[in-house]
Amino acid sequence: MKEVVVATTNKGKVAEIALALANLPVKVLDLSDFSDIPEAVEDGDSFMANAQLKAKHYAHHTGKACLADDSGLEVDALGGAPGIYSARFAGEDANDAANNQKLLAELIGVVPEKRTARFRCVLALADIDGTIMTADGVREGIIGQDLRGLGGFGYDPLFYMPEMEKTMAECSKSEKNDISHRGQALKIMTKILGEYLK
Ligand SMILES: O=P(O)(O)OP(=O)(O)OP(=O)(O)OC[C@H]1O[C@@H](n2cnc3c(O)ncnc32)[C@H](O)[C@@H]1O
Ligand SMILES: [Mg+2]
Repeated sequence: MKEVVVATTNKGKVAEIALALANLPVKVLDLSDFSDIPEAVEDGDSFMANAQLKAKHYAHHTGKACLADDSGLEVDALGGAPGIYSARFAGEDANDAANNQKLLAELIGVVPEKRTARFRCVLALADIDGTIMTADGVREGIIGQDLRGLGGFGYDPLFYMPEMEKTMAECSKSEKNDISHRGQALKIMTKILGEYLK
């Protein structure tokens, strides 16, 4: 059976991606199956550039086909920030809690109608022969006033979806995959992978 490495250091992403790939005839590995792999330097200027450079970096270091993800949150009231800097919004080694606190602090006094935002995700599949395939997705929402829900990761507890009357962190993993930016990109990528595996 062919193998593909889910090449991300983010355990939340690994879980969502592995769930979406579960029905494909492929052995799914992740970076915990390898040792001494240096972390990719994300110095691209777009989600697309970063996703591609991560996929190539990890394919080079694992010697296997790698699926990488670059994603983030764009908040309109902040001119699209944190965007590609979402992981380090509150500083170089920031964790999810610190990033969420920073986001709430930046939006103090901003009314709900002006708290519009979106998650973006670009997935890149790099084969060892240098071939790269990509897929993307976007999900609109509103930044809440407080944290709600325990599921997901990152900014999920602050990402409120009015038509669902809940935050992304109040969704189960499969529900999140049905409606999220990553889920959308994964629907396209599973088709691409299906072809690639033939
Ligand atoms: O680069 P890798 O190793 O994949 O892991 P990462 O966590 O550093 O991932 P990114 O560089 O793509 O940074 C994206 C950040 O955007 C946020 N993010 C991305 N997708 C998200 C989601 O589905 N829900 C909540 N926050 C998300 C979260 O804070 C991530 O750390
Ligand atoms: Mg990263």
